[in-house]
Amino acid sequence: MDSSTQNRLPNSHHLYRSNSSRSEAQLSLENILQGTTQGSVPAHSRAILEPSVKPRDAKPRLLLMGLRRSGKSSIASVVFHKMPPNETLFLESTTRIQKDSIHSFMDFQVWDFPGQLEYLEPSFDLEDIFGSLGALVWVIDAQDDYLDSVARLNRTILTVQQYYPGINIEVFIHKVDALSEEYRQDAYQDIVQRITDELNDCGYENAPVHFYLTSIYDYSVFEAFSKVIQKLIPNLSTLENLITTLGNNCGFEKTYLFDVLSKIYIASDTRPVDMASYEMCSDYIDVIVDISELYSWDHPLRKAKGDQMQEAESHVVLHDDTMLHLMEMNKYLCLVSVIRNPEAREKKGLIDMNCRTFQEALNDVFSRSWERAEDQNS
Ligand SMILES: Nc1nc2c(ncn2[C@@H]2O[C@H](COP(=O)(O)OP(=O)(O)OP(=O)(O)O)[C@@H](O)[C@H]2O)c(=O)[nH]1
Repeated sequence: MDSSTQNRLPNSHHLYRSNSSRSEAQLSLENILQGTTQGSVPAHSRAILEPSVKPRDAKPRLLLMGLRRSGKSSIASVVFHKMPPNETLFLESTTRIQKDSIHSFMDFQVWDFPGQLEYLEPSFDLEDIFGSLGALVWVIDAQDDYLDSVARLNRTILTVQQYYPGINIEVFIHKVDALSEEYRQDAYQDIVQRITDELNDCGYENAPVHFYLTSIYDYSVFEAFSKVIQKLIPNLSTLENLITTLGNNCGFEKTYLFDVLSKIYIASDTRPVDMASYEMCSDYIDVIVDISELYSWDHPLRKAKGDQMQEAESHVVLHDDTMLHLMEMNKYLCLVSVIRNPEAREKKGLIDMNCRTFQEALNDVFSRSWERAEDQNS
């Protein structure tokens, strides 16, 4: 494997931090344990809930729900806390709603619900739970008997959509690592069928429900979370168009814009995503993070938006002549591209120049949305 890392790499130190320094890291996670929210709105008044008036600083919220031991805390820990999958074996059952504030390229919250919580009981305030909802992620343990979970999900959707129509429901058919390919597909078809049939029967057609096969033991859960988060990004189509234009001009086969610490990709070009290229790019970030931590220096000028300091950049050519190219975009994001076209590989100057132009456009897009958010909050 021929590898070269350009001399600007040391600047990347801040971008690629270790878990141990994550307390002050870009993707700092405030792990706040809070009690369950109890009845500030009486049950009878729920029927006349005004359209959700969100507090100005409300951040989009991802709710992780499902039956006990379905794998909710494991997903949150692996994706947002870098916990090795094997260590989730020792996670204790969640007893109270666990709220994480994620500060990254955009701020959002992840709420991990205890499986046994009866949130549809009248004593719970639906507005408190579903009010500033970005997405409801429902986790089904595919290794277990899933009928109860499917029934409860249907009940939840039918209740919630009356007050919050159009809510995104993301169903993770989880723990599929131990299932044969055939069983996986059967379980998938069966679950999709049961949910859509039930919702259709109740008159809720074309419900915004999406299904993913996931496991914490491979990249599928990151891929699924990428899709979930992407729906919360207001400028997604602009980003996708910019990445597609960049890819066309540079001859990239596939390009991902990654959140460095979670390794969720927040946007990609419009060509189909293939897991192999996603895994390769994700692994390459790990390599650069490790090298940066070992040899780089603390750069005081790093920032989240606006004009950036000189970016970290690196490329590597693999045994099959595939080139991976990585460039730091800002404090939180980096762009990783797969290049297979031999002519495109030779044009490093063009790649650098176009990536830098993309970086400016990207930071412009993000600065504007941040400024808009700040204006709204002031
Ligand atoms: N094989 C496999 N096991 C998993 C996967 N995800 C989670 N688990 C295991 O499932 C068990 C339960 O996981 P938790 O994350 O604690 O489940 P939970 O839904 O948060 O449970 P409660 O807090 O009780 O609601 C743990 O032993 C995990 O290691 C997966 O993708 N594959």
